[in-house]
Amino acid sequence: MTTAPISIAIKYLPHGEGLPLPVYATPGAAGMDVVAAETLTLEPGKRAAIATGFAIAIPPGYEVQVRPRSGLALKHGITCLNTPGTIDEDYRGEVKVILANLGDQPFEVVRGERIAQLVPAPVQRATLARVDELDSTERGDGGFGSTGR
Ligand SMILES: O=c1ccn([C@H]2C[C@H](O)[C@@H](COP(=O)(O)OP(=O)(O)OP(=O)(O)O)O2)c(=O)[nH]1
Ligand SMILES: [Mg+2]
Repeated sequence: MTTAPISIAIKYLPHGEGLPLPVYATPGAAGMDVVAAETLTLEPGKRAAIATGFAIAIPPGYEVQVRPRSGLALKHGITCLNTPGTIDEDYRGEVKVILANLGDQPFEVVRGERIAQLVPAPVQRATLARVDELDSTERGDGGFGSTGR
């Protein structure tokens, strides 16, 4: 069961004209697939900020996460380097997808092909309360595998 969708304004930039809107591939998809607005070759070990051709205005209290597509990751070693990418609600620039090629073959990014997915999410902000001592817990300062492999 999903909650009611929020409305995100989307504006296409001149180089994005003609591209399809990000779309949910199936009725139950969590992410809207977003396509590249440019064509380029990503060599192994390289990264690039790929144009999407649009900018968005997210309603207050939300962000949009930019996540990789598992098929590109598994078949080609292509991921979003900063996953999940964060689009702030006050950002009005072009949305870009920072792709990295962790595979061993050059990967051609093709205009119009799906490269990532967008997932809107509510933002929980916090205030920080500075203290001299934290409460004690069973875990304490154990981490990074302290409970076993
Ligand atoms: O995958 C991404 C990540 C970020 N952005 C844009 C929207 C976001 O609101 C802005 C800043 O992102 P972030 O806060 O992650 O980067 P930063 O390095 O902290 O930059 P800034 O100093 O501009 O906040 O860059 C994208 O287009 N794609
Ligand atoms: Mg930032």
